Amino acid sequence: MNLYIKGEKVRNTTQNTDLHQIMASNNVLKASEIFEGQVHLYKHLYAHAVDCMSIKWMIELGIPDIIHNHCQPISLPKLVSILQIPPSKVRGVKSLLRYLAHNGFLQIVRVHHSTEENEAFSLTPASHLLVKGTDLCLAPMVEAFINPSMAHTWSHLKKWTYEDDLTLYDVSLGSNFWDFLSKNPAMNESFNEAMASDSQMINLALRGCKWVFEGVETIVDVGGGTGTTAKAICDAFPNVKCTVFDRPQVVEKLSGTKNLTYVGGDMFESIPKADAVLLKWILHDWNDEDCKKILENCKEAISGKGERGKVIVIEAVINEGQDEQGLTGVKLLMDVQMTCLNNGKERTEEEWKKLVVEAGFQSYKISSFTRCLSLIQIYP
Ligand SMILES: C[S@@+](CC[C@H](N)C(=O)[O-])C[C@H]1O[C@@H](n2cnc3c(N)ncnc32)[C@H](O)[C@@H]1O
Repeated sequence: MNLYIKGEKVRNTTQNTDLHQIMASNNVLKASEIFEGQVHLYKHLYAHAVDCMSIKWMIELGIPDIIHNHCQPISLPKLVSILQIPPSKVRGVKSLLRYLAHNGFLQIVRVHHSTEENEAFSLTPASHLLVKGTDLCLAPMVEAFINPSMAHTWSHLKKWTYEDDLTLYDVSLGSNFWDFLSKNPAMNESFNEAMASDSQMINLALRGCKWVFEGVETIVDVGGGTGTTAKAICDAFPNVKCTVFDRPQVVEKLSGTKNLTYVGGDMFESIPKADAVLLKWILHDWNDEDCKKILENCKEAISGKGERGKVIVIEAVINEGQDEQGLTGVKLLMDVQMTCLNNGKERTEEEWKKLVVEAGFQSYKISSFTRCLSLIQIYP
């Protein structure tokens, strides 16, 4: 084996010990550390495409639906026969399924048929969320975010770094994200469906925090999309009147019900009046200056409601010291997304506190909501 350090050939060696000594004498890493580094690098390098695309593939082939409808773990031959996979691709399908199992999207179980024992695949909590037609299906999130124009955006990171105030969306799409959606109806629909699918989780979380809505008679869901969260609130609290307030392009074709109304407008101009304003996944899209403006408009919207008035924010709170590493990883990934794509950010509790105070509010209270998101009540 030829060994090069800083581009110069040092010697031929086949022995790890030689390599180790050479590295040590040049004051660089130990061989074991180098090999570990290579594993780490390749893991992330190959995962770049395969981690996301294998999930997309799984949804496109309807594998979660097939396993769900099979009502028991499914063997590879059975799955191959349902999907009519050509023999030449069976080995590739097996490879993808094994990797999806490695990543927690499938579980490999042993099933017994008379004297035979075979492998079969079952769903995990993560892939249960990809079964279509259920109340909690996140497939639209995958479809919207693994869209070629969205995925392509990240190849502009270097250009973004030197483009002063421009966001990654500005650099790659030629406009901010909301203007891009306004001009691309298909993407607009796909994004709204993705947001709606995420908001279905609200139903589950609302059960644990009914007290938050006690005494609230009217609520406006600012940036409420197509109204999934508002509908969940209306179902859980039939006496609450909800207004979904969003960009005109999002709400113009939607019709309300007895206690649900859609209003189009711009939250930077004014927000309809209510006892409470809800902001779910809104403030992380914006920088502190923009957030202050939105929060000031929220304060105006609840003014005159006395003690009943409040703003309910549903967002992540970065808590590196206390959250377990996997959860922190997701929040940091969301922060990279928000920071680069929109010039927004995910915030720590300190950052939330500063924002709330600077927007003119007196106090706030953070409670747990879903695993990723907290519920922050802000009082004038
Ligand atoms: C990240 S999405 C969140 C949607 C929804 N709250 C949810 O969690 O499912 C942000 C929402 O803000 C809306 N939005 C963006 N700019 C807005 C503006 N200036 N005024 C009102 N809504 C706006 C978008 O149309 C979008 O529906």
